[in-house]
Amino acid sequence: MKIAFIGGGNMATALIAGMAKDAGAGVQVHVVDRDPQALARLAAQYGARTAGAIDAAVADAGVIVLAVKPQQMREVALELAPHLDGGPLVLSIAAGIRGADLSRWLGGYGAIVRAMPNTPALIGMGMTGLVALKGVSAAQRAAADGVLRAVGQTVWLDDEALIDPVTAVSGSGPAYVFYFLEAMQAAALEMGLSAQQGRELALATFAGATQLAAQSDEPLEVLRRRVTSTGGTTHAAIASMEAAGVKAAIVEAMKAAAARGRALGDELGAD
Ligand SMILES: NC(=O)C1=CN([C@@H]2O[C@H](COP(=O)(O)OP(=O)(O)OC[C@H]3O[C@@H](n4cnc5c(N)ncnc54)[C@H](OP(=O)(O)O)[C@@H]3O)[C@@H](O)[C@H]2O)C=CC1
Ligand SMILES: O=C(O)[C@@H]1CCC=N1
Repeated sequence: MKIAFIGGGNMATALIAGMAKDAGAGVQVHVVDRDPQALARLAAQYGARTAGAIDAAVADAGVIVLAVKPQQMREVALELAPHLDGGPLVLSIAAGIRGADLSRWLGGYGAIVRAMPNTPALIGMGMTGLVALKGVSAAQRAAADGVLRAVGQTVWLDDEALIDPVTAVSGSGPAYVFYFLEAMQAAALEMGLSAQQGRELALATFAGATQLAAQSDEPLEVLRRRVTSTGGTTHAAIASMEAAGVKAAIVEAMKAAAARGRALGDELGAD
């Protein structure tokens, strides 16, 4: 299968790298970007074919991944519209941009899947939420699933409105995890450990705790309480976080992410 990416930035690179690691995927990757250095990197590291503008190789692809910023999507879609005679699946990974607006910019094209991947795709541990528009065939749906499964797990949604919450949880989620790790490393440093020790301790703790949770059927709260001895150290930490409203702040932050996705759709879809 031939996949064309329009936009070869952070997320496209994570997907291309993840697919390159999956030898069974057997995909031929073509990337269009206006940055020659980004293209040279993708060609050298992953054997991608590259171009500076939408060309015949894009028109030839079975799947076209739109991986530019939401603010660049309308311009790219208008440019792509005359190249869809082959009936490819258009797979948009842009936050916020609604299927109906994309379809309109593509001249009424219907074979569109919206996907929200995340950067752990780079190491084959991505999580992607997907939703298909009505014009998508079963084979195209399977193709979209295959592309994203090559770099991790997939979850299909039957309501496009849920892609904004998915963006808030798993699309943006790696940044929250890095933020929490940064805080743990900073605390370790303040308490006398080295930056390297703080990083190792925090990373191993995250990996161990998430694997423990993934392999358990118990509620997360039960797992947390098992660490929290009465009158002990964890209790002191959790009480401090509760007093500071950390959990409520995280919930509000994630609602802000979903609201930003909806606002991007409103603002950018109006054209
Ligand atoms: N980063 C992430 O974790 C995730 C991102 N996404 C979505 O992925 C999309 C891309 O994000 P990200 O990779 O971070 O963004 P980047 O800015 O890293 O990548 C976009 C790339 O597309 C290029 N580009 C812009 N316009 C054109 C054009 N007309 N033709 C060809 N190339 C073009 C940009 O060039 P230039 O820099 O010159 O503008 C840039 O290199 C966004 O819509 C985002 O919502 C989804 C899930 C997670
Ligand atoms: O921050 C963003 O808008 C994109 C979408 C999800 C992750 N990065």
